[in-house]
Amino acid sequence: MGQGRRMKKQGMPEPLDESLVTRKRKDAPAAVDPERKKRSRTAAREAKEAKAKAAPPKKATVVKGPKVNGAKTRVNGKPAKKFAPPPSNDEDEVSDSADAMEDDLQNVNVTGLDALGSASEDEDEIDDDAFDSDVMDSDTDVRKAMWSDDEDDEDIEEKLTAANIAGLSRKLDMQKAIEDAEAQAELEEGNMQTNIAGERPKILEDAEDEEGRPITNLVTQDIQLLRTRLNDTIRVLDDFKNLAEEGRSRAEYRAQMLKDICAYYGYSEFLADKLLNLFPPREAFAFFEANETPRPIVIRTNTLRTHRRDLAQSLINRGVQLEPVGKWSKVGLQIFESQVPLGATPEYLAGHYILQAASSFLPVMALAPQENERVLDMTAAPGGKTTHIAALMKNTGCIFANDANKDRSKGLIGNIHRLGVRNSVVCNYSALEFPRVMGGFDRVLLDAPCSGTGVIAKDASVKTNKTEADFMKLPHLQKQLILSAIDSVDHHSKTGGYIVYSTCSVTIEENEQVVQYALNKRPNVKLVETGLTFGKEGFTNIGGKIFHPSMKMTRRYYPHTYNVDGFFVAKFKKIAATPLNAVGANESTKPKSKTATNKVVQLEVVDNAPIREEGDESGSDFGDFDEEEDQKYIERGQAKDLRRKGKNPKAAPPPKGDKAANGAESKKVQEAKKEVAAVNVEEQANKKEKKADGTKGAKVAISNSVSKKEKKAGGAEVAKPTKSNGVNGNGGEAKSKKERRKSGEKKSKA
Ligand SMILES: C[S@@+](CC[C@H](N)C(=O)[O-])C[C@H]1O[C@@H](n2cnc3c(N)ncnc32)[C@H](O)[C@@H]1O
Repeated sequence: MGQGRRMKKQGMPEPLDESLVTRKRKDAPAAVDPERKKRSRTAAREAKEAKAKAAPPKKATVVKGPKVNGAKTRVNGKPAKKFAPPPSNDEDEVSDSADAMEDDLQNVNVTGLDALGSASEDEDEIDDDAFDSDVMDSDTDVRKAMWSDDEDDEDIEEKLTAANIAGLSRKLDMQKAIEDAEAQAELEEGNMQTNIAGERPKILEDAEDEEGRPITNLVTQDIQLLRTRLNDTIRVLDDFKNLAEEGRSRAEYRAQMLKDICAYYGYSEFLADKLLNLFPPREAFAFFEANETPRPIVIRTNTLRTHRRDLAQSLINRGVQLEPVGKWSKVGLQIFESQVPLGATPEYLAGHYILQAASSFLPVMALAPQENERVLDMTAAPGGKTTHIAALMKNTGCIFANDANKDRSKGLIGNIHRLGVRNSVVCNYSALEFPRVMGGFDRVLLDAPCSGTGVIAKDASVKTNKTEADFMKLPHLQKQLILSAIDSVDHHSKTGGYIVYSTCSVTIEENEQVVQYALNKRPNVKLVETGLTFGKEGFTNIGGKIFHPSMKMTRRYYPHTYNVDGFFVAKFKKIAATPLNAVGANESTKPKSKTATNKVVQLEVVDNAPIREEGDESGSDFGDFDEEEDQKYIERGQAKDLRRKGKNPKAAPPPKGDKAANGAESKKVQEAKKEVAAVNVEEQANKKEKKADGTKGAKVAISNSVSKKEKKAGGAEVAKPTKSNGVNGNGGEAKSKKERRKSGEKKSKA
């Protein structure tokens, strides 16, 4: 099967196709034009007949050369070992007769196949690929490339049976013919109805339809006219200078387009406007159009239980037509047709695969969990990504699979068991409670709850049920969650220190804005490359909003560009501990009220530090005691104190770092001040003692007792207190706190 004959793959970029935007809306009753249908079918038949004439029938039946006729096939010079029984679509069935074709076409479920077809394929390509034996060889190469390097090419060649390939091929032929015919009919129709090319289309000004009704009041029954006007409006917006009516602004055309999109596709004006703003007009049209057709069915091979090639073979034997999802995934299989319910095959029940949208693979691929790591999946149910993570970790290390929804968590547990995941702990907290519940993870995945604007093809209710309030509440939650995710990661992790944020939404509010918020509130993280081989760059500048240039490293996925669900993926690297007083740091660690699971949050202090081996001195975000760092703060505090008291005006002022960092010090500085105060009290006491008994008091490291050398250096250096002076460098005490408190008391009494 040549490239040109292959159904539209998921993943890699393809150019925006005009026929995508001219394809008729399938479910609009008014759009069903019997005359057009007839034309389509005739055109399809003609196309097929022309193709049949162009190639000898015998060749056409040996569609797949090396891959079909197993007994005669040689793969890489070796005879093929094993093939499945020949398919039902034998020579007779792949008949070129026009009648048979017409029957086939009538039986084809256009809606189901729609998403699978590549509207960009052209007829020449089909002919060449299908009937030229040279191209068959190149096709073999293509196919080899499709099955990724984890698999033995020869085996794969053998295992891609005739049943699968011939069936696929026939389906693709029909689908292609239908689409071409539809596109042609659409074009003809458009030409008849639309203003003649080159003329300025009359869109905005009191236009009337044939019955004299003003076109601006078109209702859904006028679906064809709506579509025509949409096409015209886009044409004008594409070439405004030449096609716009005089005195009309772009805004007027855009407003008309918005109205028509709402009427044609059934969106609320609010959401249509939001989505329209994401793209240039023509691309927006393609996006709305792509939302009208389902994405291909995809399964993910569970590599904890099987290999993709073995799974493919088993399913092919059951009459499933499939193909690897694309070069970018080693585990995905795209299903074209199945004789059996995919959620009930023995392979499914044995946990050899999970039904999972292709774009859902992406966040986990970006997370790239390593063996033996500790990973947190903050919002895990129903577990598509958790089980993928487990497979990549080969069931080693530990995954904490959390979800706030108890019912959904049951599905998560079910999937974990079915897929044989043994390295996971399921928990049921609000993710906002992390890292209070637990922290110090090597990697955290936050596949955030979202509006679902990327999956409208799956859930059309999104078109109307999302309000302005949703686009305030959801981003607010997402922002809180992302801070929790960041704070739950151990920046000292030797293998990780990464956070992946993803949504199945395409709005700016839920994606770039959330990421920007995280960058603003957590200067201790930075965006890094996702490692994903395709995807559009995140926006750095859109609708007057400017984001950090590194936002380019985030990735956006759309149904109309990659034939996958709309998705967003961002990957962060945590480079330092979260400052203690950073926004949200306290909220995410402090209990607020009752948790989502109705557990009363306990108020005791929780040590979130990751469990460490003894002798492991590396710090954590959660209260590790860093002697060296603290000493600096103590010294700064002491110096400040001395200046304040006028004892040493030259004492070095504390450095002016960023606000957050200075804020972070404040607690420790306060402690340091207390220490200094205690030392001062002691000093007073010593002086008194000195006077009293005439003996030398202990040397206290304050300005009036520093050495000459220290004075020369500006007095900033404060000698490290020694045991002899009653204070050690760590804040540890030779003279006990109790004693100091006593002397403090003495002072206050005095
Ligand atoms: C997009 S879905 C996750 C899908 C999942 N990652 C997968 O691949 O199967 C979002 C999940 O977030 C959960 N959720 C919503 N709010 C939450 C919160 N505050 N804490 C934890 N989970 C939450 C929902 O119950 C839902 O299961």
